[in-house]
Amino acid sequence: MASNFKTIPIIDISPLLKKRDDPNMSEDKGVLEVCNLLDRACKEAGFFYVKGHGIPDSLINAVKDVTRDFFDLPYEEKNKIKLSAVTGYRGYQRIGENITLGVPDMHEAIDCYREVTPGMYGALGKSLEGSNMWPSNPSNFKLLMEEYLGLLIDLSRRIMQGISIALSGSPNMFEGERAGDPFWVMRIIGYPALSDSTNAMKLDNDIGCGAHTDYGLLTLVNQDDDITALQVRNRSGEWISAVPIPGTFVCNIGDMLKILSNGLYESTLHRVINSSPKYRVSVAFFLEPNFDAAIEPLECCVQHTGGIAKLERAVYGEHLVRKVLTNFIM
Ligand SMILES: N=C(N)NCCCC[C@H](N)C(=O)O
Ligand SMILES: O=C(O)CCC(=O)C(=O)O
Ligand SMILES: [Fe+2]
Repeated sequence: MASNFKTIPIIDISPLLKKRDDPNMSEDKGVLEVCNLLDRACKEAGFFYVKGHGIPDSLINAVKDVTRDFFDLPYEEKNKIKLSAVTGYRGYQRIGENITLGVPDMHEAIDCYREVTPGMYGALGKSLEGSNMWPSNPSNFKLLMEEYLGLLIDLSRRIMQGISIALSGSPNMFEGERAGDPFWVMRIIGYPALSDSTNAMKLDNDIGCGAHTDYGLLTLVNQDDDITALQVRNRSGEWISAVPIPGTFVCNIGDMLKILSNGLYESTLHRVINSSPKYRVSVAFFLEPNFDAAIEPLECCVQHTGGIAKLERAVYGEHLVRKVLTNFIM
């Protein structure tokens, strides 16, 4: 359960990455220090910043630049890759199309998912079958995003190794049938400035993305510098801002890791309000379990939390599909 945190910790994960391929990594002092910090952050806030992650600033910034360039295009151009049930819920959604708690979100986005081929997960994966829709403009968009995706899949799995050591002492808890062949999601998002409501594009409300938890294991958000908009809820209900720190990712725990940890780690509520006069972009990457994984509290976590499994088993793909189908009315 989240505490009354007032700030979100910053964790330098470079000691963890340095020992990435060392079979005895979980005995390394530097690694254990990082795991301790991860453990504390996951218990207290469910949110932390990572630095020392090895992803070049130039790539982090280029990803935001092409995102801004894409959302700057006319609506007709963006809508060439329109999201629908037929595209497996991949592609572009206009402002107000995504819904949180029944209220339209004041953001536009491109949603991407790991490819699901026909029949791959049977009935479970049917609604998400498809491959990603990339815009042809900006011309380097797809290449850049795919390079970025490859690096973030690897990075997020390394952070999960640290979390695995924190929970169980072994780096391999999320290998095999839990998350050895992980699903992933990426949302490329733009939040109009509040002042836009005086222009042609009248905003219905000021909530860029309503309060929600993320669905999977671990989220890594690459957010715009200079605009404070992401807010995280602490136990007493205060909204704590995740102020941008250039060169870092904002990381947070998803629903599946909450279950696996038997509630030791929280999938913390968060929301986005862009009250600045500038358009805000962010790119959120979500590492998820195997699509067909049945997720239940890990034995070691049950032991640490009084010996009783407090959270119910969930099939990850069912959880995701249920969410996606209620995020859009179509
Ligand atoms: N894949 C993830 N985590 N997407 C997060 C989007 C949150 C908003 C969504 N309308 C909702 O209500 O969940
Ligand atoms: O834009 C952000 O900073 C966060 C977005 C988010 O929470 C999400 O897409 O799940
Ligand atoms: Fe989120």
